[in-house]
Amino acid sequence: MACLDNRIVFNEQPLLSKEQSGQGQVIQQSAEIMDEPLIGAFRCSDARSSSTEQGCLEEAHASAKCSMTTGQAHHRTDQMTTTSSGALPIEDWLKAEPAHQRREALPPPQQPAPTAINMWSLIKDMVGKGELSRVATPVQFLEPLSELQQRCEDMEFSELLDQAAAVERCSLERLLLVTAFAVSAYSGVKRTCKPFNALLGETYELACPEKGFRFISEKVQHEPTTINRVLAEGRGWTFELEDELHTRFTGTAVELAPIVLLQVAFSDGDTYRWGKAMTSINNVIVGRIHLEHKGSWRLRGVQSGLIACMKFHAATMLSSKSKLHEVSGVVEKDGVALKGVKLRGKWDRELHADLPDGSSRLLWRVNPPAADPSRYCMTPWVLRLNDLTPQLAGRLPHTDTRLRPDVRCLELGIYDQAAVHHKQMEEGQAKKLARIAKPGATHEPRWFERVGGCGKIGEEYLFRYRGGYWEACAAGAFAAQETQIERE
Ligand SMILES: CC(C)CCC[C@@H](C)[C@H]1CC[C@H]2[C@@H]3CC=C4C[C@@H](O)CC[C@]4(C)[C@H]3CC[C@]12C
Repeated sequence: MACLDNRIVFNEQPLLSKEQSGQGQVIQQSAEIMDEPLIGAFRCSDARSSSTEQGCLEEAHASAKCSMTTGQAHHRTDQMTTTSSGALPIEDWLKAEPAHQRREALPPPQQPAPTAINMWSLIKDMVGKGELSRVATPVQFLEPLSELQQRCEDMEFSELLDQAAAVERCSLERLLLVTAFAVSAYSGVKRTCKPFNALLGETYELACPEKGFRFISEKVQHEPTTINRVLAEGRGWTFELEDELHTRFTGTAVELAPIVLLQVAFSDGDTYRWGKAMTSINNVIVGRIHLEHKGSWRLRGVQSGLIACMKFHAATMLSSKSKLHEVSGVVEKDGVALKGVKLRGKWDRELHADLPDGSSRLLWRVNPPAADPSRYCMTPWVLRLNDLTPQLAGRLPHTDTRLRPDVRCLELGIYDQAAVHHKQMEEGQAKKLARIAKPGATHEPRWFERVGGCGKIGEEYLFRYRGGYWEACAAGAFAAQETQIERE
């Protein structure tokens, strides 16, 4: 096995200078975002250093090696076909991308869990800031995932979009299936740890050939507000998300008001757009933390004019337990509700549709939980998000969340190192932010480009995919960056 496949490199300097990157624009641009360390200043190659990082990385290597012995195919970039324009359409990509092995549990922690600290110490920082993703958080409150990976949780039920792509354009059925997909996005997050704040320029990809889609995301803006951008492509559909998360502390709860633009566009030219409900994190100071989504939101078929008007019901003091997490909805066209069509269910469990002919149909149901939810309560889907297989380690860009040492150490239960790395990375980030705040300096996201001017999410997307990520990946461009640093 070539050692490249086992190597994990955390950038500490520009991986490629512009002059060095005679390999096309793709690499040239990735060099630009790396002029400030995004990811903590250490590097680990096959050479075993005596540093403490070694432990965590060896563990990653060990898990990487064991999945290698299963004889899985490598990333077969040579078999990928690209069109004359150099683009790698999803269908071609799916043919060449090997399936990834899934793990069933997180590795056992290497250190005893740190003692809990007071939640108030966290909240008081948040009160003035208005954005949860700006608060420096001690690792005790964190789970080993970044915000970007948390966005990818929404893709668990991507089959609903495949089903929707297969039915008639602008039909009621398609609207219902997309609505079920939108509701399913709420089901996963019942955990009450905070994901790591994404760093400016951080990316996260998920290649999911088994389910037939690929996902890429990037934190694209820090000022005036924090914005994450997502693009997922499947067979016959693309899903996009751009979000800003505003927070408010009410005294007992933290309320999240996401400004989110979500869209699914089918290849037959039919698009759907929606926003998100409020989320309130209750009992943050005393009692048991629990999440509640509440309020109304609409999912609009742009071409069909059909609108699903959904409502998450907030539990009141009087409401019975059976009403907890309830969601209901109707479908409207031109302001008039369609007769006999109703949506009902629970956001953490299932969604049914009552249809005009009197029948009822189950649109979506949650997957069973993991066999052992003891560490961070992750579901099988969520468990895979931070998994670093050898194929991945050899080909990911150095900006990918999976290569963050703080997240990795937390996952391995090396809590003291996680804290040290986390602090370093936050300091690195603060430096970078100070630098780009200077007049004339800006940050250009790598995979998305700014198309809107005001810096706030509105009716249209502020950022648009530049293209080229999967093509660069297939051409081995990210692996080439690692080779480069190794030679220095
Ligand atoms: C209160 C603070 C200190 C700790 C809370 C930690 C947990 C409960 C918070 C931190 C980040 C939060 C997530 C941030 C963003 C979203 C997107 C939104 O559309 C649905 C809720 C969801 C998925 C939140 C669920 C609750 C969440 C996971």
